Amino acid sequence: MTNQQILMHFRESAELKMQAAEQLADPISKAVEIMFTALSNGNKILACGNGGSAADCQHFAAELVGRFERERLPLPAMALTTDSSIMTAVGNDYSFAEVYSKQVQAFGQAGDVLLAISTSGNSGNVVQAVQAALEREMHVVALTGKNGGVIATLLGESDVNICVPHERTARIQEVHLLTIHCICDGIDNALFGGEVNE
Ligand SMILES: O=C(CO)[C@@H](O)[C@H](O)[C@H](O)[C@H](O)COP(=O)(O)O
Ligand SMILES: [Zn+2]
Repeated sequence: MTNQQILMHFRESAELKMQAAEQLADPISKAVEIMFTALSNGNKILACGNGGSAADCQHFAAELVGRFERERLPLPAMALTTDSSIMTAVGNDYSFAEVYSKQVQAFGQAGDVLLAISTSGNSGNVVQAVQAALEREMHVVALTGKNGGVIATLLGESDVNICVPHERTARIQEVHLLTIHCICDGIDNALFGGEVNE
């Protein structure tokens, strides 16, 4: 690989981040508000996604249960991507499309939040998890890309779709991770008495 090609990746990623910032600021603030309200009410956050997005779910849960940048009490967030027995049992006995929705039905309660991550917005198991969450009167914070896919069509007023305006999965994922860090900082600001909409 040439330095030129590497430079192209860095430039495309940096340009997308700058371009997306204005478009995503409002939905990111809304996501912080939804999550902070849920946590303040004693509710929890469940997260699901595939591949790189599964890693993002775990990254997010680690920052809430452990910490982000400031010392604080552990916050209840759980990645639904990590229990290989549940994943293989549900995948084998039912279908891979149900590996997350079954867990949402098992753990989700009204007022909880589902963080649903899919760059296409079309992964069947994430779509079904969103449907299961909405049936349980949970809120959904979706991290998507492209045109938001099926997930974008399912959400209502009390949910939010943070849709990265790009077609390339890797680039969308890079903005998802930045968004996750913004959300963590927003939750910490709200906890430490700052404005949610600063
Ligand atoms: O990380 C990557 C590609 O950058 C892959 O692992 C990617 O996450 C997987 O192909 C996923 O299955 C894509 O699903 P989705 O984002 O469309 O829901
Ligand atoms: Zn990736």
